[in-house]
Amino acid sequence: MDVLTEPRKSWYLSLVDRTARPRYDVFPIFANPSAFSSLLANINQHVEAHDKIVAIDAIGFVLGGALAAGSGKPFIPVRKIGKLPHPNSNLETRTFDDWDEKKGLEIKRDWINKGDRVLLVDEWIGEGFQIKAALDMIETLGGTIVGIACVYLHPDFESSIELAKKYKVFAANCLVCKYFECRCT
Ligand SMILES: O=P(O)(O)OC[C@H]1O[C@H](OP(=O)(O)OP(=O)(O)O)[C@H](O)[C@@H]1O
Ligand SMILES: Nc1ncnc2[nH]cnc12
Repeated sequence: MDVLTEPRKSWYLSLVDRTARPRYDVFPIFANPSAFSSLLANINQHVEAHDKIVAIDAIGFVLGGALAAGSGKPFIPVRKIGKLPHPNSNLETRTFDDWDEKKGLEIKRDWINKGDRVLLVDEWIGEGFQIKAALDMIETLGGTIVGIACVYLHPDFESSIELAKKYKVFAANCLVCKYFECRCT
């Protein structure tokens, strides 16, 4: 099954440019107002009540920013390491190996309060390195993840199944319906 073109999946996935290298290009969805608004509507239809939207640098900001502006919820960034203009003592940081590359993400500690209900957003979840780093930081700071929203959750990785078992995941490619009750349209 090709999750990007299979007809019962969200129609706008067919706009993803799969000829792009080294990564597929999801920007055609954002460039098409009808596609982008359908994606946002699908996410809003499926997520539980939340207090904050946390999104991952960089393309996750496009999706998370639009969701936050539409819902009136605070937008909180998880930035690539070294980019937040605050002293290290105010930052929660996670580093990880993304294949042969060392990477890191950071969030400002006082942006998450104990008990905050958080919707975590990124545009793409592959091996899950970045989303797991963000989840760990948010939960360490006392936030509760009420949902994860993305355009694409890789269907073949064990980490995707683990995520979908533990959290309510909205993925436009509807991976979860292969294993669980479908939460997508
Ligand atoms: O699940 P993973 O294997 O961790 O990969 C997914 C991540 O990779 C990309 O981020 P990246 O920082 O590479 O690119 P960007 O700056 O273009 O968003 C993408 O935006 C996800 O955040
Ligand atoms: N846009 C993308 N296409 C393919 N693999 C990816 N991994 C992270 N982002 C990706």
